[in-house]
Amino acid sequence: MAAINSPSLWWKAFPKPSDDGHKYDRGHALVLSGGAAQTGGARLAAQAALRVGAGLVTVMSPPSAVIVNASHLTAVMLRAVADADELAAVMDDQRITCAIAGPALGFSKTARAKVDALLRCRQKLVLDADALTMHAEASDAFFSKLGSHGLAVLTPHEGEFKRLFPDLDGPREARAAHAAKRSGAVVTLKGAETIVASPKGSIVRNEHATPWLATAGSGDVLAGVIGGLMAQGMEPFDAACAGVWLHGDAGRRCGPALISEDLDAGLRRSLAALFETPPT
Ligand SMILES: NC(=O)C1=CN([C@@H]2O[C@H](COP(=O)(O)OP(=O)(O)OC[C@H]3O[C@@H](n4cnc5c(N)ncnc54)[C@H](OP(=O)(O)O)[C@@H]3O)[C@@H](O)[C@H]2O)[C@@H](O)CC1
Ligand SMILES: Nc1ncnc2c1ncn2[C@@H]1O[C@H](COP(=O)(O)OP(=O)(O)O)[C@@H](O)[C@H]1O
Repeated sequence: MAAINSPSLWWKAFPKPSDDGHKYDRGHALVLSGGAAQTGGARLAAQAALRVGAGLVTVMSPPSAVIVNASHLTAVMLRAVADADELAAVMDDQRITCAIAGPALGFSKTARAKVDALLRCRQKLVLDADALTMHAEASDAFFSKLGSHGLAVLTPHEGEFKRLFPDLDGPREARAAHAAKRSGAVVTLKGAETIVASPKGSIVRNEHATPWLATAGSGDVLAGVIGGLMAQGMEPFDAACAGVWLHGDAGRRCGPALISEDLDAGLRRSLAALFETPPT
């Protein structure tokens, strides 16, 4: 039986900046960018990770897309990374605490190799969108890597879920629970209601959202929120529950006609309200 998502479930574990802390104490999140014509999804995720409190966020861009990304980024940092070996070398820095891959990443050989390199690292991961779909043909090998990794959150919408778990049908809660057990990752099955399931059997249902969130890039923002929380030390299941609730709350605060860029201001208001009146 699923618990209903609310801040009382995860507030204790929610990252709070310490009085004498510095930015590296708040974690460093990386976000993989797609090619020059596919960069928006990564930037939406990166901005969300920074907004939710990660101390540093860097977009890892193919060299061909650096100029496009550079012309749109300010507080979020940017680094060119040509291939999986270069990415693995960056990930050797243990101050990097989370990586987010999938939003508008594409399916090139290099993009696939970069995701594979992330799966071999020890840092927490959020895998969304193309980083899920690219494993549809060889899902067992993917699940085996996820199981060994042990610190990943998957954020599929129904279409992506069906590609990875084509044999699972029935109620959404049961499907998400099965998928989490099979993959060894926390599964966040997105939709009007979002289900968060852990490999150990915890399950949370989120109703705190708005249909105005059904807009291009909104899921990319969610991936960034979850990754930004994990970058600050939150465990994958707590971060997924908190991220889904905050994303829904930000959407509600934006209200009618929201587009994904607006969620940044919505998240700021949601966080201000949470810190002003913390749940008891
Ligand atoms: N600004 C940017 O840079 C943005 C970049 N983006 C990037 O674009 C890439 C493609 O992502 P995508 O999700 O649009 O396409 P795709 O993977 O083909 O899946 C869509 C198909 O799945 C199905 N479907 C079933 N249920 C569904 C559901 N609940 N929600 C959604 N779909 C559902 C449905 O098929 P149908 O059921 O109609 O047959 C539908 O046709 C990806 O990299 C993403 O990050 C976007 O985030 C936008 C902003
Ligand atoms: N009808 C709805 N009511 C509430 N939330 C929704 C609704 N439709 C979609 N969402 C939320 O919006 C987000 C959409 O994510 P996704 O489908 O990945 O979009 P994109 O790929 O464009 O970023 C998810 O967090 C999902 O839960």
